[in-house]
Amino acid sequence: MILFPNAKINIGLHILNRRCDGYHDLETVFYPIPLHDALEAVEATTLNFESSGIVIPGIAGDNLCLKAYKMIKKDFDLPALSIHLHKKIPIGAGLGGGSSDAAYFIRLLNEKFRLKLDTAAMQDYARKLGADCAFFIESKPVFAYGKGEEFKDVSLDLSAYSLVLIMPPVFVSTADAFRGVKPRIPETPLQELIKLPVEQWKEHIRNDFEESVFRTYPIIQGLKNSLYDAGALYVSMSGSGAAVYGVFADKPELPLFDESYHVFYV
Ligand SMILES: C[C@@](CO)(OP(=O)(O)O)[C@H](O)COP(=O)(O)OP(=O)(O)OC[C@H]1O[C@@H](n2ccc(N)nc2=O)[C@H](O)[C@@H]1O
Ligand SMILES: Nc1ncnc2c1ncn2[C@@H]1O[C@H](COP(=O)(O)OP(=O)(O)O)[C@@H](O)[C@H]1O
Repeated sequence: MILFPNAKINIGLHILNRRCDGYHDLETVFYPIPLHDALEAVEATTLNFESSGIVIPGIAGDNLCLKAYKMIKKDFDLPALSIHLHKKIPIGAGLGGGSSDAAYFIRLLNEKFRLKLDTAAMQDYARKLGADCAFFIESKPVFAYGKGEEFKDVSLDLSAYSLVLIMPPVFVSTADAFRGVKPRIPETPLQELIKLPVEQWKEHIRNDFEESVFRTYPIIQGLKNSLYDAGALYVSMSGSGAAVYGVFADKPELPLFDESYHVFYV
């Protein structure tokens, strides 16, 4: 069986406070985008994991797909699998690629072995693997709160716009990015701001990671500026970075980026 885990962008991100468990309460809108990895599993005599495409930092044994398999195997009688992940979603990007792979692996196991897990049960498993992992069980636009693993429906459809996503040659660690931010309660909750027309987002919707991440990596700020120069209605870094997206009324004429930048029209 083969599934195609998708990426997400964050539209607005407020970091509200630091919790006793070291995590942060936040509010954000997760919006799925059609940029995908490919994840395949077939029955085998021994458990095996390999990947192709973008090189994943760290050791293969720590891959979130294997963590998902081992977690579900504690509760269900699963056979050994040969797992192949083709990686296209940039890493250290704020696009949730690793979390998406893990969530889709839970979905794959559920479907392939008829585990009869409903959405809520799969989300409970996913939450154990990462704060934004549960989002990818349904992968529909949501307002997320708590650690980023509690959801409310949000009515948001950007299909009339042209979305451009650019990954600069920088890797931002999510844990490091949190260390750079001073939490604060916003004047207006994101759940209200997201109802504004896209043309007004520039003035009102912010990502709290940008200030400190831009200070450390000024090229991300430069990238944001160049998308506004190209006529974007709204530009933001996604999550803790480093990817930046622009929302345009029509497909834009972009400046030429160095080949170390990866540009996706999504
Ligand atoms: C903060 C977001 C916003 O989208 O960043 P991105 O990963 O997308 O950039 C995500 O929710 C991240 O989700 P995820 O990447 O699954 O986070 P985890 O693996 O659970 O946590 C990585 C590290 O980030 C910090 N962390 C994460 C989430 C949170 N609400 N508070 C935190 O302080 C913790 O230091 C944790 O050790
Ligand atoms: N399947 C996976 N894909 C990408 N990264 C993974 C995966 N499994 C584990 N990781 C680890 O997760 C980290 C980045 O995760 P990712 O979700 O891509 O980050 P971000 O959401 O910030 O872009 C990397 O350090 C990587 O080693």
